[in-house]
Amino acid sequence: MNQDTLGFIKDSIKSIPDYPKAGIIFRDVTSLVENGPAFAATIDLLAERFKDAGFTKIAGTEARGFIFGAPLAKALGLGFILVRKPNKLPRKTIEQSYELEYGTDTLQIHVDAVDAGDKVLIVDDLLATGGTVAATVSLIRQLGGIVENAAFVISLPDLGGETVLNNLNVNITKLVDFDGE
Ligand SMILES: O=P(O)(O)OC[C@H]1O[C@H](OP(=O)(O)OP(=O)(O)O)[C@H](O)[C@@H]1O
Ligand SMILES: Nc1ncnc2[nH]cnc12
Repeated sequence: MNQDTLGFIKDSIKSIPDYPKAGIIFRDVTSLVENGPAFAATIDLLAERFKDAGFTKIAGTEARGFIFGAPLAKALGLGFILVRKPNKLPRKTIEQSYELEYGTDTLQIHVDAVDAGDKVLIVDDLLATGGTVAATVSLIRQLGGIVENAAFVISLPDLGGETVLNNLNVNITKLVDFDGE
């Protein structure tokens, strides 16, 4: 990937110390999305990376995964699966609870959103501990989907999520790293 473009994307992400709790540096993707050229470059890079990869669906996790997953699905001509926080999806769901950097939460998916054998790419804004994406992998696999890849705009490698995904046999695509900066 083009290093100038990746640097431009990284520079558009603001870092907020002690949010939402003391000791957390919040990597704020809203400043990237508010920057039109940076947002477009992000989606274009992901679309170029995955255009011939043979996925049948994209899945994104509420809320920030929707921001990147839905336009990527549109760019690739694929359907988009919404993995949501509890009590937001109207049809029959399954759910999975998980821990993240600053709390615990639960995710749900419609049981009919995945067809057996679907090759699903998971998209989220950021990989930290990996709890969110591990729950999403579990939900899709429980429904018979094949998950071998996940894509993130940001990774925080110090928090261990990359190891979690390696242990689940999921390949990682990431645009920007923040290592203890
Ligand atoms: O790798 P993890 O430790 O699981 O952390 C990463 C997740 O945390 C953030 O979502 P958050 O749960 O804050 O929800 P939001 O997207 O609704 O803001 C982020 O958008 C990822 O989904
Ligand atoms: N440090 C962080 N910045 C932004 N989003 C996050 N989600 C989990 N950890 C985060």
